[in-house]
Amino acid sequence: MPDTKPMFERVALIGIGLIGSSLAHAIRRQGLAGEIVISTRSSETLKRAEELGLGDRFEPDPARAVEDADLVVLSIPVGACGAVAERIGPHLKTGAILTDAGSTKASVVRDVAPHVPEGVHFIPGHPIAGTEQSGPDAGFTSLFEGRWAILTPLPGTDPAALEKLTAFWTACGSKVDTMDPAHHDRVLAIVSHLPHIIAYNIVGTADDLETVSKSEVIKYSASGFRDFTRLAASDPTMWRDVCLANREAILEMLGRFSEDLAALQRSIRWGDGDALFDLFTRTRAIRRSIIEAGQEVDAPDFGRHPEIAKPGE
Ligand SMILES: NC(=O)c1ccc[n+]([C@@H]2O[C@H](COP(=O)([O-])OP(=O)(O)OC[C@H]3O[C@@H](n4cnc5c(N)ncnc54)[C@H](O)[C@@H]3O)[C@@H](O)[C@H]2O)c1
Ligand SMILES: O=C(O)C(=O)C[C@]1(C(=O)O)C=C[C@@H](O)C=C1
Repeated sequence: MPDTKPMFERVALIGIGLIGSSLAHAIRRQGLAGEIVISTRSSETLKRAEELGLGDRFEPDPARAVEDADLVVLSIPVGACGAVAERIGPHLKTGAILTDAGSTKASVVRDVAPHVPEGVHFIPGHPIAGTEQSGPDAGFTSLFEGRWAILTPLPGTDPAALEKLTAFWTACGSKVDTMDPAHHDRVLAIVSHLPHIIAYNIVGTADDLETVSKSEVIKYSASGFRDFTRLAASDPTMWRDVCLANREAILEMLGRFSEDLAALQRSIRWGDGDALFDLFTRTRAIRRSIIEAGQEVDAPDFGRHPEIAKPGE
């Protein structure tokens, strides 16, 4: 038993997929909770979470799970947040912090805020860390290490609650930034949502070709295409909800993307080597800047190498 008091007496994790289970591992390792209570929609997933020993208590009913919890984290598809908030709202303890891990923020604020009782600190959040895997077996302790967690506090947020949630993500290994929800959604539209949409599309296109067979696509897939297939293997429910929830920003970025793609297409058709070379030089510099900024650029191969899936365990 650690001799210091945990940061939270009771943490309720609602949703125990990749993000929820990674949080459970990180909370355990850092001793951040006296008790971890887990609730999720399907009884099979809840049973699996219990088998994996991810929590101390397992509650099919989210309303019971959040009772007396000091921190409640929703790690569920963004489209489900409103209904779950409605269910748990009346059972949240005064003074509790309610947060989430959703990939979009304006929709979560819109759907969750109306159900948050006075005296509960609702601070939306988003760890910019993940893989294409999902479910309770996919989580690992180091997922958040060295990665950004973005918090999007609402006007009037209690500074002490924000400080505590910041300390929580820091203890999980993250660097923390705060941002306005709408700005978060535009930034993530270009750095995360569009890359996934492009990946889904290119893999779908390859699958639809008449002149190249599916077996040739699989047999000769070079590493560039394989990188796209990793993203395109991400959870369909999660990404359906992201596309629906962040429609405006995604359509704005897709519009820009399509214009730029048309210009690139024209350069290729007209044999404009200088234009191609200039663009490719500019984009190469972006990757170099990411590396210089100390951001991890290559996704670890966790899914295919389970032996490195749970580092430090
Ligand atoms: N996967 C990533 O790379 C990643 C990264 C950062 C944030 N996120 C966000 O975190 C959240 C969780 O993503 P994940 O990757 O852990 O997903 P996941 O599919 O691995 O897990 C989702 C969990 O939510 C539960 N769930 C689904 N619908 C529910 C409902 N209606 N009510 C209650 N529980 C429900 C499932 O049973 C499961 O336990 C999503 O909002 C996602 O946008 C994902
Ligand atoms: O690396 C991946 O596989 C991810 O999809 C992680 C990723 C991302 O786009 O970077 C996906 C969605 C998130 O909300 C945050 C992180």
